[in-house]
Amino acid sequence: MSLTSNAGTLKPANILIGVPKKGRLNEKVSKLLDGAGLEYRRPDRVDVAVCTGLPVTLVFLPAADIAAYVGEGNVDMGITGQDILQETLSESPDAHITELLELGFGKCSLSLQAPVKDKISNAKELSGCRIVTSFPALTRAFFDKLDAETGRHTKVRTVSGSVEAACGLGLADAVVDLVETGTTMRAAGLDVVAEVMVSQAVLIANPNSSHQDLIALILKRIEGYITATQYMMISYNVRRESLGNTLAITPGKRSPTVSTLEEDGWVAVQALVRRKESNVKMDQLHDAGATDILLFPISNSRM
Ligand SMILES: Nc1ncnc2c1ncn2[C@@H]1O[C@H](COP(=O)(O)OP(=O)(O)OP(=O)(O)O)[C@@H](O)[C@H]1O
Ligand SMILES: O=P(O)(O)OC[C@H]1O[C@H](OP(=O)(O)OP(=O)(O)O)[C@H](O)[C@@H]1O
Repeated sequence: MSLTSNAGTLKPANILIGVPKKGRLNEKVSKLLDGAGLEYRRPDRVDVAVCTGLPVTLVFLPAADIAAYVGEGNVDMGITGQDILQETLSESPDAHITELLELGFGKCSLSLQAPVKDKISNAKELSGCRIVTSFPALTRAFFDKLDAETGRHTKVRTVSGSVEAACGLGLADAVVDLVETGTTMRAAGLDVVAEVMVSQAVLIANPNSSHQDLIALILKRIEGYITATQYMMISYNVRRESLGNTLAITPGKRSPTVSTLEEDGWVAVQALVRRKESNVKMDQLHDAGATDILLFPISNSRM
């Protein structure tokens, strides 16, 4: 897809947002955009979609290219991995990219991995060896420090995929690749020697974009959606004498809402609780004397 050739079809007033066109982040990003109220229709194989209701055009790009597009101002905002952001900044330190928000998914770590059979326990042992990776700038920076100590020169070779196969094929002594569950790494007979960086998906923007108002609005909407997915609303009734105990369990995000019930001596409480803790909190509230305990999902929020 060429942005230039599509330029005539894009509304010039629209902000451009680069989103991963496939791969690990694609599905989660679609859900995020939906939750943030960015509605669009993307016909099959078309890489540009105009949103309804907001002057936003989504541009579907390879995740690995999005930070560079944002940095060069081809798109105003983007969603990609922190690993790709840091690789782009490592390659082009003057790129104009601001990390606006960690999105809480796409969590993985970029790790130095070597064959288990080689029993390498320290990254320094690999200084001067052959390393294959899709993150050459970060790998170079990682080995430059080690090479300065050892006086050797590590050879870094770039491949665009299936990095884990490089040792088995005899192309590399070790690789720098992403690990989440470790399944891919173990299947290739590799083990982690050192962590280069941890990563998750992030929202990024070009600080020189002419669409600062829309950037702020979209950031607020996405923040609202993320908060909504992390929290749930709990409500319950409790006798006033037990209120102190139950409020200690549900202090809320800022503070809980307490209202008086018609029935004498009883109050109703509403509070935000972390989704992950919600079931434990319900058990604790029940044990502390609360009744009619209800849990509600939140579809979006503005804090
Ligand atoms: N196993 C994983 N678990 C979690 N996040 C991951 C994982 N693999 C990749 N990511 C994150 O997703 C980003 C994009 O990776 P992905 O491999 O999906 O990209 P892609 O190269 O565009 O897709 P494809 O490999 O299908 O061409 C990575 O830079 C990383 O931040
Ligand atoms: O630790 P794991 O859970 O096994 O995940 C790690 C793998 O996931 C990614 O690849 P992906 O499967 O997205 O395909 P790719 O190799 O084509 O990028 C990454 O490049 C690793 O190979």
